[in-house]
Amino acid sequence: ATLWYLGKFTTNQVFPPGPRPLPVLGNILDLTTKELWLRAHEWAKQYGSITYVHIFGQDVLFLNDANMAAELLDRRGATYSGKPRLVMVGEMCGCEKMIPFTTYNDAFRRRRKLMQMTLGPRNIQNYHSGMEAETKTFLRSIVSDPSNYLRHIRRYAGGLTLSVVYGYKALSSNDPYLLLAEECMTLLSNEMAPGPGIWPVDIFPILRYFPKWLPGGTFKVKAAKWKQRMEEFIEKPWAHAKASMMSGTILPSFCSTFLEKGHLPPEEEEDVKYSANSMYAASADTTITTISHLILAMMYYPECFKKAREEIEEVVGKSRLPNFNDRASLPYLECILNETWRWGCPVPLNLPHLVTEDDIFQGKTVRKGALVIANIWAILRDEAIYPDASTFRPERFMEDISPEKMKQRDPRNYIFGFGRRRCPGADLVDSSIWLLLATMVAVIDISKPVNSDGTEFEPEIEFDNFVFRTPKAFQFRVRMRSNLLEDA
Ligand code: HEM
Repeated sequence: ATLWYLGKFTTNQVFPPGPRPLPVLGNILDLTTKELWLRAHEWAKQYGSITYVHIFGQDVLFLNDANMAAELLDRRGATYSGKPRLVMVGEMCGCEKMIPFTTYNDAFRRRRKLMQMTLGPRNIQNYHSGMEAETKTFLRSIVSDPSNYLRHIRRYAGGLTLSVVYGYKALSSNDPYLLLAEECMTLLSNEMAPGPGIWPVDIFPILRYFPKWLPGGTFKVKAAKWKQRMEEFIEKPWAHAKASMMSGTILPSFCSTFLEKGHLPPEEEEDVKYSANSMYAASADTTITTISHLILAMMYYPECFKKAREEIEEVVGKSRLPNFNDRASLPYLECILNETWRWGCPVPLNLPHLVTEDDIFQGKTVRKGALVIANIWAILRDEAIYPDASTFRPERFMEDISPEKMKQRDPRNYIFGFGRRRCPGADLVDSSIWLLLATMVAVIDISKPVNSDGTEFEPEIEFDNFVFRTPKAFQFRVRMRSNLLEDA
């Protein structure tokens, strides 16, 4: 192993700059399991647009500015769109066909096409009524039972995706498909892929063939148990979609678009089934994180939300809820959404891409097999694009700057990832979150929590997820300000 390691680093290759590694271990001690994006941002300030680290010889590149991410992940996308092999999570626990874990091959390309076809901007209006229904259910629940707000957000995110993807309407938080998804997503985030999600078997795949009774072999027992649940997560909602197509009860959705063609050839059936499951899986944590950011922003910046409410009252009035036809007439609300996407930054270090061919960039070596991480956090706090970047300031999106600069400021260029792997749910979620924000601003107030003596206190906000910037459950106060949801 030592010879192999030395071989990797005794060439004339010139790597981009980065923190000094230890022999063999590399930069493992430079990583943190909490808010790694803060450390990566420090590196960005020190090393510039690209930072190189390695962990046990695995090259990792952090791309710290928008131009660098566009150059490598968009323009050189043919080489920068692969995915690492994940033996434990992918092969042993049954997640290898989930699109975020799938490498860049023919099946991947076919499945992306299916998703883009049904989730593109022209199809989003098919899902508007589902979004309206889920928004109202969510707001009624959060007001009546705020301490369980995370549960209500999960119900919102899962319910919306079940209807958009599988054409199925969940009737309560105890819906079996919602519960199954929640269990599997918790397994995936907390058990299978905790922290960086790397298991010893990912580094030494031979361990997979060692007997499970050997010391350390319990991962095989766990993997077999988890795989069974993940298979149910893939198969059960799909079987239900097929049955409801036969009985004519399926709602217009991703699955119905394909099932209404009749019998699907096996390859297409697999494509639809795995694309559906991937969307269901990929939408959960991201949506939960974003809605938590909306609540935090409303709590910390009441003056901005007051302005947005006044805009809604002027344009929409007080006798109905805002709807999608109002969107173009609510420019300040749009600025709030932009700023919440930017300030919240739901997936700060994107999902890793893998380089599939050796490359040279600005005279520096990028080796085949390197992991490339877009440092979205650093981009969204880049003073050259967002002056006074640490402040929550929706007005930055109304400034009198050139159209090119304003286009560059749009956080949607970054928060949904890049190039051939950019999030296929971006248009869908930008609409659903807009409606949720507009309705929240119109009907509820959110403020800081109070002690038993009625004095406000600062809630504790902690981010401990390795991938998503999800705040742990926090306290806040919520109040219904309107009766528009009563008979809606
Ligand atoms: C708040 C909401 C969301 C955010 C911030 C978000 C963000 C992201 C990001 C950063 C990626 C990685 C892109 C890359 O590798 O360059 C991604 C991938 C993905 N997202 Fe989203 N997402 C959201 C919601 C959704 C929804 C609602 C769906 C489906 C309905 C979805 C489906 C996917 C899928 C399938 C992938 C994998 C794409 C691939 O690897 O090719 N996402 N998302």
